[in-house]
Amino acid sequence: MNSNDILIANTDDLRSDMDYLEKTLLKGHRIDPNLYEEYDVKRGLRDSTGRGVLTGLTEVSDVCGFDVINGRKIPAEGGLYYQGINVNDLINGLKGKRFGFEETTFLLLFGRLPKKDELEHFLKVLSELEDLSGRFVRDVVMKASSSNIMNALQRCVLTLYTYDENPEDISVENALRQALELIAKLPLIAVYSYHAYRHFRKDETLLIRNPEKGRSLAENILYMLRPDGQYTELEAKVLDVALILHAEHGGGNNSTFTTHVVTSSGTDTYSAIAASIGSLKGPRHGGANLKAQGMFDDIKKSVKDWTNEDEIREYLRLILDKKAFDKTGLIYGMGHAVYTISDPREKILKSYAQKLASEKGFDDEFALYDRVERIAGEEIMTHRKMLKPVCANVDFYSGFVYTMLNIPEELFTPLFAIARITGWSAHRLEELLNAGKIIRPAYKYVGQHTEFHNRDDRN
Ligand SMILES: CC(=O)SCCNC(=O)CCNC(=O)[C@H](O)C(C)(C)COP(=O)(O)OP(=O)(O)OC[C@H]1O[C@@H](n2cnc3c(N)ncnc32)[C@H](O)[C@@H]1OP(=O)(O)O
Ligand SMILES: O=C([O-])CC(=O)C(=O)O
Repeated sequence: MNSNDILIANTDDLRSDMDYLEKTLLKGHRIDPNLYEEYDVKRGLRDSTGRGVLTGLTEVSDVCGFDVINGRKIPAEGGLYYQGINVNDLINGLKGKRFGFEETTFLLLFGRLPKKDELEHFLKVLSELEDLSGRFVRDVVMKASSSNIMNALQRCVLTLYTYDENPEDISVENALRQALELIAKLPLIAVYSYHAYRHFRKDETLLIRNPEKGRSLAENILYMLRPDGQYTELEAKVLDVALILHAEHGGGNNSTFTTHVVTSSGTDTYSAIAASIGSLKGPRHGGANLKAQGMFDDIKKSVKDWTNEDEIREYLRLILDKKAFDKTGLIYGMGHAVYTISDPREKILKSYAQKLASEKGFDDEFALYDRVERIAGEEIMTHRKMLKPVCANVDFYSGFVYTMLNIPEELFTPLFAIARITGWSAHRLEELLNAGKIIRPAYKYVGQHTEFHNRDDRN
């Protein structure tokens, strides 16, 4: 894209008008921080102990980060249950099997694991629904390519509305059909959008390969992405595991809660899913996998001796003091709203990261990640004066794993979306089936009512 393509004109007059508007904006809109306490505002929808305000019920999954003993919250090892099944058992039970993510999708949507013949039929359904018409690829995916593939996903999902003969029908039957279509199509949209970006923005050869029937969703991603279409069994297995681990995380996480909020207004599936993709893109949520990758690139450059724990600690303190990396004060891949001692998904991904690292010659990098994980937890707690433990989350090792699978970083967060759309869909269906009330929390007005002045009388 050259500068002529940018829509906003950049004249001196406009710049000075914009400066004025920015200054005007900055004069208002500051709310006295003490008022939040005075009115007991549940900021971030949390109570005073940091626990999420109870806003719904779900059977889709259970996220456990602490025990409650005599009414007190005690930090505990993390647990995650999909439709009642411990995710560790799910991963172990699917060891050596293909189509783990597809099986998990069935479990999350329909409430139980599929029997053998049910899985076969389900795979056939997904494979039939994954087709994207040539017209859609040409007119939507290839046009106005975006450097941010999450943005491309949102645009494509919204445009699928116009390719749907029945977009507005929110009956459970139609919403299920739309959910399955989106689950099946999203991998193609993500990979093709990435290829469009490489071709139109980086002048590289355009590659569009149809998915192949009989391959799993994880296998097809690698097959469509790589110029030679080749991958090893371990690579496909690791990607399948990563997709399972990212598929669902309760109703309260930011993107799934977005699904609930938007669904509760009675709007269509495409609007709800596009909104959730927008939420997941944020660096404090799913976008953290990309940020963690950038942060590690920075650490690798800035820390001279990767084995020197003091040097690592010093650098992490600079991050927390907003003096290094993106200057937000956040160490990405660390911390969680629910988990305390551990995130069960991180442990699984870490074990695969170690395996891949020793196969692909990344042992030094793995050891660095391991050190940063330990030291960062200690430093965040000290720096933020926190009493509860801070653990690494699912995003800590995922980017590292994807890098070892030769997956480009533009696709890190889209892979999260390809997996989490399953959870969003299960929650949308749950919201529709249980005819939830429109979600509408309160905001207290803390400004002042003032008199209207005629235009000529304003100063
Ligand atoms: C898929 C996912 O969404 S997993 C999360 C991915 N996100 C990240 O990895 C980004 C880094 N982590 C974070 O920003 C946070 O830990 C979150 C957003 C995940 C959770 O935030 P919260 O629920 O507010 O966590 P918690 O209540 O434990 O935080 C307490 C304090 O510690 C700070 N803190 C928590 N994690 C971190 C971190 N990784 N780096 C620096 N400070 C942190 C918080 O900013 C918060 O300070 P505040 O009260 O002044 O806002
Ligand atoms: O639950 C949360 O707050 C964040 C999330 O989606 C996850 O960890 O997968």
